[in-house]
Amino acid sequence: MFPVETHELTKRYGQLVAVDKVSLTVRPGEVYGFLGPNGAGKTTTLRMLLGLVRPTSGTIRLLGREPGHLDGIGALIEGPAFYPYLSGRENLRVLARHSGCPPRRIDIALDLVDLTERAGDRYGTYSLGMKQRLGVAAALLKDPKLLILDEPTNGLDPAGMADMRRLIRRLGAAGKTVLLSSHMLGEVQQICDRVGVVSGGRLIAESTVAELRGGARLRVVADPVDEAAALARSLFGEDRVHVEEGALVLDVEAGKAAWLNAELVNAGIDVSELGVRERELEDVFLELTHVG
Ligand SMILES: Nc1ncnc2c1ncn2[C@@H]1O[C@H](COP(=O)(O)OP(=O)(O)OP(=O)(O)O)[C@@H](O)[C@H]1O
Repeated sequence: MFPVETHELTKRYGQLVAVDKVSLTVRPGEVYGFLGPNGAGKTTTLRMLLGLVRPTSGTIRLLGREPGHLDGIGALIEGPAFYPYLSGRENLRVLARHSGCPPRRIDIALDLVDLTERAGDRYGTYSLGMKQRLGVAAALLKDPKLLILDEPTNGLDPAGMADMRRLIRRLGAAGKTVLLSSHMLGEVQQICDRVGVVSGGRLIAESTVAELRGGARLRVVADPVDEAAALARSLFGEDRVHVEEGALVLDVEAGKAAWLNAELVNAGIDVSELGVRERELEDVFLELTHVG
């Protein structure tokens, strides 16, 4: 059973298709990044998962059940609503009483989000990062198996982002399944096991970060470059060899480097540089979404 599974999930608002046949799968224990530019349909999808928005069509299974239940699920979807004049701990106490969860969970949750020391301070005095972390603590009160976080790092300063990243990684390491949305590639790249890329309401890729990057590329500086390109094309095929800024760029695995070097040298071509070039997720994302 997958913690989250959707099949052709669709939401229309009049003529606008906000979410278009999205079929995604979040696996147990992974941190899954739902990635896309603003307006791509991320929040609408998460809201459908939580039963806050009714899908136009398609199906959802959440922890093996229809959506609408929150058993085993913690969520932070809009800025959390806390009382500014109560402390962090008192705010959680109110929520715990409401949802009938044992008071000891409050300190556990505060500890998980690193707010124990400031738990007695009024919420109104918290930084944005602390407010977000208290929101995550609230989502953790019932010790959920699955956490759904909408843009958890949005608006945070670099230190706040780093804290949130550490927290999410810790939750992942503790065996929780985390589904988070983000429009920031750098974030997703650093904390997620797998990503789903959404653009214009459609899921256009779903894979590990490494797979999405498509592995490494080889970069070769050779002279004469035309001869080197012709030889490389005969070895690897037309499509996998490009000349960029006077250098060969090859879509082949790094393990082929030594062999390629030998072939070029044997053909009398002078190789002055040969290296592995990682593709940035940013480039892949731009290629996929055709933005920029
Ligand atoms: N209640 C609504 N009525 C009409 N259109 C809506 C409604 N909610 C969302 N939309 C539209 O659906 C599209 C997807 O919005 P959504 O908020 O899901 O995107 P997002 O990827 O979460 O973006 P952001 O990061 O900006 O929140 C947008 O074009 C938005 O204007």
